[in-house]
Amino acid sequence: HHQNGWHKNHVRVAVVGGGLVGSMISCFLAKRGYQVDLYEMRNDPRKSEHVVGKSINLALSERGRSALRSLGLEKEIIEKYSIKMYSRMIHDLNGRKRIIPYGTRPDQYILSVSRRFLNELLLSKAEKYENVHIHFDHKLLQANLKQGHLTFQAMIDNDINIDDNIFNDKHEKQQSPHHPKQVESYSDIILGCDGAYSAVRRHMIKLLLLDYSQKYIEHGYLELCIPPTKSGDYAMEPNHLHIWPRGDFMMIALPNLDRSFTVTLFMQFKIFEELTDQTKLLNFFQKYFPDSIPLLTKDGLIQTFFSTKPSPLISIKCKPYNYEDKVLLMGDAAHAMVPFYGQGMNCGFEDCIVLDELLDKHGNDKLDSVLDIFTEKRVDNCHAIIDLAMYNYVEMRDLVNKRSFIIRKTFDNMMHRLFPTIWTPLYSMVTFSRTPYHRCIQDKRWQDEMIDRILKFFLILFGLLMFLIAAKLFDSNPTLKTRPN
Ligand SMILES: Cc1cc2nc3c(=O)[nH]c(=O)nc-3n(C[C@H](O)[C@H](O)[C@H](O)COP(=O)(O)OP(=O)(O)OC[C@H]3O[C@@H](n4cnc5c(N)ncnc54)[C@H](O)[C@@H]3O)c2cc1C
Ligand SMILES: COc1ccc2c(c1)CN(c1nc(C(=O)N(C)c3cc(Cl)c(F)cc3C(=O)O)c(Cl)s1)C2
Repeated sequence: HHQNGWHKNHVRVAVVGGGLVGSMISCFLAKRGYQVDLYEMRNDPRKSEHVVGKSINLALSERGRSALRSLGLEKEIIEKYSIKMYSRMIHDLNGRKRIIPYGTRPDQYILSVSRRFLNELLLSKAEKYENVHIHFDHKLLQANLKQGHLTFQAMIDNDINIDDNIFNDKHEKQQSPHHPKQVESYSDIILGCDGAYSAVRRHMIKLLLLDYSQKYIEHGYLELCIPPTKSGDYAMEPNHLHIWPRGDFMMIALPNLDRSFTVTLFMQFKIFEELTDQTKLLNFFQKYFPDSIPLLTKDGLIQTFFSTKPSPLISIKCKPYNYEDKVLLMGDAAHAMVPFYGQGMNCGFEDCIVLDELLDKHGNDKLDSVLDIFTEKRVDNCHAIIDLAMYNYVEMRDLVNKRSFIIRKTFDNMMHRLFPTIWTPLYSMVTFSRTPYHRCIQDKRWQDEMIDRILKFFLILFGLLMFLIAAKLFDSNPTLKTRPN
């Protein structure tokens, strides 16, 4: 059978997890003619209604854009489905707002994009390929990774569901509606794209010496919404990443296409637990985020705050990302990081480029033999961005408050203007280039060292100067010479 290149690859790939990375990698592999079965435990997001102001957004930057570019999706996202953020807008305690640009060039902006839109766009793109089958409402229960055998709990609705999997009888027996049943599948390669709490990773841990470490941080997050004004306009300047840095906690707001902002409040769980009623909540916001109250509206703030629980934030490192030539972890399943660099999705999308480049280099049908190389190329870089994000979290208290942060940013921008080729501020290497993450950290160390040396040099120079002036004064002032008798 030679229709659209299936003859190239009889290799069947099962992608577990139809989130941002699972839906993206399905597109890349479908393009190469692989037979892809994508299993997603939730129902098809494109079928549920859009709740206004419930949009969760993310910062998309170069690494993620580069992956979308290879799928031909970048242009429409930039032009129609995202908002450019050219700078941070920092809201300090007395309502004053400072702007710190992301870069000196006009093309140095980041994009605010809706997570759900991106996921639906990638699912629709994947679904267009004949060699891709998406199975929603399929939750991975069991996996025999050696055999490539997966067992899903499938919420089958009551019409006859012809499961296209050749290992099953062609027609499911007539089932009562929404009766959970088990569906088996066999594949040659399994991609674990099932997020930070990955079931595929859980099964891998039993199979091989997988180094694994995780860390929950004390902070949780909760999403709030700044609706458009009565006249339907943005309530704040839209082309900025708004930040309310308050030491131990902070708020971040990104703009949405519907002219609302999605606000993320980061705070220790113990502080969330102290805000037990409306008065305490409003007093807290009056004290720490006074300018945000009219924007969030009191009712909206109260309603949202008490109807959602704060979610935890976890950081996960593991190694290797593959099990022989059979299983590969990608995205948060491989490297979950705290969001304080806005790189999680960008990093997961970059995983897809790395895998795609390996198939370019080693051969289209060599997916099974490049899994080891993927781990080699990716682990150090992903561990580096995981560390960078955690470093930012720790620094967050002063990230945009401490004098030294402002001095450092100003100094960085000055050095970047003076020596643009050798001095690129760390966050702009991470955000505006595809410099391997671990090289960004090396450059950061080098830059920190340089700064220390320059500072030491000036301190010594200053000391020397002081000494010379003192000596000069001493010589020219005889009274200083007399010895006390
Ligand atoms: C508050 C916050 C802010 C963030 N901001 C940014 C940002 O600004 N920029 C950025 O780049 N990143 C950001 N991130 C990180 C980003 O959200 C993640 O890195 C990204 O979603 C990872 O994508 P993924 O596909 O690997 O995992 P997920 O998006 O978690 O997708 C996993 C999918 O697998 C499915 N699944 C899970 N278990 C199973 C199972 N057993 N069987 C079948 N399916 C299953 C889930 O339903 C889900 O659809 C942020 C994260 C948080 C929490
Ligand atoms: C939707 O929820 C979220 C939650 C957190 C983030 C994002 C979206 C997007 N984020 C980005 N962070 C950077 C960055 O490099 N740094 C150092 C920053 C880190 C922090 Cl914590 C911050 F507040 C500002 C900057 C900044 O520089 O603007 C970008 Cl560049 S984008 C963090």
